[in-house]
Amino acid sequence: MPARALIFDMDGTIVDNMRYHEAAWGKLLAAHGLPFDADEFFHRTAGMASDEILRPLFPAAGPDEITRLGHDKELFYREAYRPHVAALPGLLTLMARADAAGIPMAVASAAPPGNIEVVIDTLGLRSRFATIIAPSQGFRGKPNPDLFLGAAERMAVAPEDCIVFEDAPNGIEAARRAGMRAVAILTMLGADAFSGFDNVVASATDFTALEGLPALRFS
Ligand SMILES: O=P(O)(O)OC[C@H]1O[C@@H](O)[C@H](O)[C@@H](O)[C@@H]1O
Repeated sequence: MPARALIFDMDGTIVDNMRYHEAAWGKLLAAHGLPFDADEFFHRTAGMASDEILRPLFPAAGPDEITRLGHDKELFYREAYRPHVAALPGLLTLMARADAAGIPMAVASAAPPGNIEVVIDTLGLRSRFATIIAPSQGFRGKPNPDLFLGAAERMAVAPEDCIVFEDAPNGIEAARRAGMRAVAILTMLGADAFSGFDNVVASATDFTALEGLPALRFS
């Protein structure tokens, strides 16, 4: 069944930037004398909001300290990634096809507003999305389904009519809990990392390989 709405994760999906996030997390944790295993960290935390990631790592920290630590990490990340922003191959072609067919599109990202600006505004894409939804608007991060359900509701499309594009297991799980089909974008992990999810309809390293996918044949 062709999708009636597209929901894009941002980090690792619209752009291939998760290595910059991992490096920033590594720098923050090293500065506080905490151990860091990049692969384990990505599997466990990618798609969660920064405060959700930080609270268990700094159990003695109060809310202000958690906010400050999050700011530090995002400053490291943005300084390193800003010169490299580039859309994943095939994204703009898929978005043009969706536009032509009247298919609404949303971004559902765990990122804070400053990070969304760096990616979405640098690419000039903000006006192309029906909505951009994030934890700063009061939603829980992934694997909770809140961001995806909120995006579908704002687009007035049923969850089963949405296709989610995601690079992280927590995001695919969030789509599953939302009752949505998902395409795994393999910027960080291989296809085998997503073999256990029954909502994954395809996987690809970028959007160019998804042209013939039945769910994306809009007309
Ligand atoms: O939901 P998205 O767009 O993939 O964003 C997830 C990322 O958002 C970032 O803000 C966090 O620091 C990352 O660790 C997290 O994985």
